[in-house]
Amino acid sequence: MCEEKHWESDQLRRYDLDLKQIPRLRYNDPKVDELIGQNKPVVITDSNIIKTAQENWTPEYLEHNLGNVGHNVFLSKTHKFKYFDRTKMLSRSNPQGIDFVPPTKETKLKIGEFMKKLKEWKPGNDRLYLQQPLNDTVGPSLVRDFVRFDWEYVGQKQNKHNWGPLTSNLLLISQEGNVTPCHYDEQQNFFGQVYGYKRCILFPPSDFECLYPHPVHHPHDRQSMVDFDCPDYTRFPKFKNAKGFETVLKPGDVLYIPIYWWHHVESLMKGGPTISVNFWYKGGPTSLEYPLKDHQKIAITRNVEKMLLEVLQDPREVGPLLRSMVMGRYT
Ligand SMILES: CC1(C)c2ccccc2-c2ccc(C[C@@H](CC(=O)O)C(=O)C(=O)O)cc21
Ligand SMILES: [Zn+2]
Repeated sequence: MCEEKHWESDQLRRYDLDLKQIPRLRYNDPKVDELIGQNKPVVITDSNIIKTAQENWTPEYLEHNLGNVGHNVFLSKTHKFKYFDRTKMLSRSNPQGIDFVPPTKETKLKIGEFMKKLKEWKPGNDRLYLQQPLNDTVGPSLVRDFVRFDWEYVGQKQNKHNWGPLTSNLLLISQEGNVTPCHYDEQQNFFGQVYGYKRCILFPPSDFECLYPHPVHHPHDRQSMVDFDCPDYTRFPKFKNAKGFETVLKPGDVLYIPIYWWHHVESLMKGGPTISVNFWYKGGPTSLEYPLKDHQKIAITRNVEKMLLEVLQDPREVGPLLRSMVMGRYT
């Protein structure tokens, strides 16, 4: 049946990318397991995974049930919320870390204050993004909804595909139009869309060469250096070869974001605040079977960069040594 659409294409930001659609499959379709088994993204529809949240969690409900403690709220001067690792800012052996200008600030706000700032927001104000691990600090009714997620379904997937343990569930409340720029995580992710609409653009780990991640020791480790709003094709010529996949998630959808897959996430413009909850799992044990999978090569390149920094100490020597190692010999 044709699903009624609650959004228009002018609510999506425009990028110079040709994108295919991520498949949308019903939760009980055997092809879901096929794709997860191949570490490929899939939107799982009509499941009960986050049903209790989808039924109850509106901004007003969260305002009354999130508890009265301060929550982590990120502030940005732009629509982008580029993650950075604070621990990589301080190390003296990291000059890039010392003159690094953090693109976002972090503060603590009570949910009421956060919602008030959202309502009163005007262009020129900082944008806001609330991110809160779901734990016992949230109110009892949220805990009740949370324990009623379909844990049997996600547990069955976790076991069948040999994922590691669940590490966290993040509750995310985003202002309309916010963007989490393209990055990868080293965890398997069931990304649940609870309220509002989110557009997700994903790229396979094999697009590593087209997305130019920051050096591993840089605070923006795991994030792409390419600014999707204004790509620098001189510095990043292969970006035009990136082969992405996209989907617009509606309430109740759960997107499987495979470990090491790049993802850019945006809350639709003029779509109001969005609420999501993710499930992060450690990757399973990966035996070195040949040919190596793409994500295993990424893990290996990360180890090489860490080892070289370890021995060279100064990150400015890592590039020149790698270049001298391969230029004219492996190129
Ligand atoms: C941008 C923000 C709030 C942030 C700031 C500072 C440190 C961490 C994070 C962080 C981590 C995860 C997300 C959720 C999601 C992206 C999205 O839904 O926007 C995503 O990438 C994932 O589920 O893997 C969002 C954030
Ligand atoms: Zn992520």
